[in-house]
Amino acid sequence: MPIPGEPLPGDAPSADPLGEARSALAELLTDAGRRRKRFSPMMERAYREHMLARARNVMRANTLRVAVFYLFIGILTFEYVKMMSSTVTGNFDLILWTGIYLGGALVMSAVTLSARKPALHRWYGYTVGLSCYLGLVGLTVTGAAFLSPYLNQQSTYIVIYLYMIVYILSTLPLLTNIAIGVGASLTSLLLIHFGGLSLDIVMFAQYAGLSNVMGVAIAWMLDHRDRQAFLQERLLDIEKQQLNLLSQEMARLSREDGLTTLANRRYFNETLAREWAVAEREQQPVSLVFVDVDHFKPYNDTYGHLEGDNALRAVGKTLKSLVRRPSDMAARYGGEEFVLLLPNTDQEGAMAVAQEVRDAIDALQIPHRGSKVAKFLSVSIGLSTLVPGSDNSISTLIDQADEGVYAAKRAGRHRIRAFHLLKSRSSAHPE
Ligand SMILES: Nc1nc2c(ncn2[C@@H]2O[C@H](COP(=O)(O)OP(=O)(O)OP(=O)(O)O)[C@@H](O)[C@H]2O)c(=O)[nH]1
Repeated sequence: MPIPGEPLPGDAPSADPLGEARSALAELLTDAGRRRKRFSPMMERAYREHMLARARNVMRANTLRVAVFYLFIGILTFEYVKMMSSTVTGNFDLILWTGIYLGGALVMSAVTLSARKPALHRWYGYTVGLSCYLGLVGLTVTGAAFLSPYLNQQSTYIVIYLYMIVYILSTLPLLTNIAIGVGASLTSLLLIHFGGLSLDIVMFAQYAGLSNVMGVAIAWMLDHRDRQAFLQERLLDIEKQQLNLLSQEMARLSREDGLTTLANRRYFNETLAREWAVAEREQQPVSLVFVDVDHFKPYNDTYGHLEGDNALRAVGKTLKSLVRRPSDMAARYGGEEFVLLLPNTDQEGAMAVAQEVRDAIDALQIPHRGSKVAKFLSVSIGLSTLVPGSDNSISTLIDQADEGVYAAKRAGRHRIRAFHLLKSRSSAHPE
């Protein structure tokens, strides 16, 4: 089964990678029993990094609380050890306690430091692992070294807590936790044995063995829950990405003409209004070039509607290739009518573009048997240019360009008419 983000070698790129990733995650989520085995190596790494980052954040956010708690425990146990050890064991137990306490402080400082310093983040897992191991061995061995039998017993309880902390809070992989827990138990046993310390082996087997068993069981359940939460988070991320893509796609579709992929009329109107406002502020000309395909009804009748669609696509593609300035726009205005919006362009500039359009459409040489003006598909073009002012508006500009198209049609089609030249009846393109 494909795992998100991990294509197999030689795989063709997927048409919908997000959809596939989503299905794969959903499948993992419902496949609770075998989930652990089915995390891919890449996903396993992501999960581990996620867990370590979470642990570092928790540690960073709680540094002060942990320090205060440790200080409080220190004062409390100091008094306790002093009370228990004074009569029988003199200063030895107190010195031992101080060693354990300072050792613990050192270990916790190392963990805190690696959580807080970004440069040390990648060492966080190792620091925690080593701290857990040293903490367990150190506390077990020094616990056995207390002369006072009370302290001996009390330290056993603390070791049990420490086992739980290792298994529950370390956020290390389950197998690493087992290695630390069992390894620390065996190391402690060897050190106690060869160090000549006294140890009730049955009691040790009970508390160390049971702590490991309990720890593994709890850690396994927590790991199971964390993996589920991790998958759900990733699923949400993917759904968010899908929604973003969908809304981008919707926005694109709402601006685009489906047949030619040019801007549609609505988007053209919006853009024209924006450019008109800019031109009004800057007192710059705005030009429109209306392009209407000649005798298109006969074209459809002769070649069929599908061929008609292809011809419109070809015209659209040509127009798109002719608008080169970033602020220029080619749009489909209606059926076989197109428009070019040319901000900051005067009459001469618009006329040059219109001539390019006419020539480019002629160069397509799309056969048109039904046309009465040419052997190939041709266009009639009307253009107008205005500097926005109090005596004109956007609709004046559109009407004038439209009038240019009608004039071109009336004059025999396959030609250009500029509105400002209409009164003198002269054509910018003498045909
Ligand atoms: N294939 C196709 N035809 C379309 C589309 N939109 C509009 N038309 C056709 O374009 C034709 C336009 O016809 P008319 O408005 O009479 O214009 P004309 O035949 O080009 O005549 P003149 O513009 O006067 O040269 C109609 O037959 C419409 O059905 C389209 O998306 N695809």
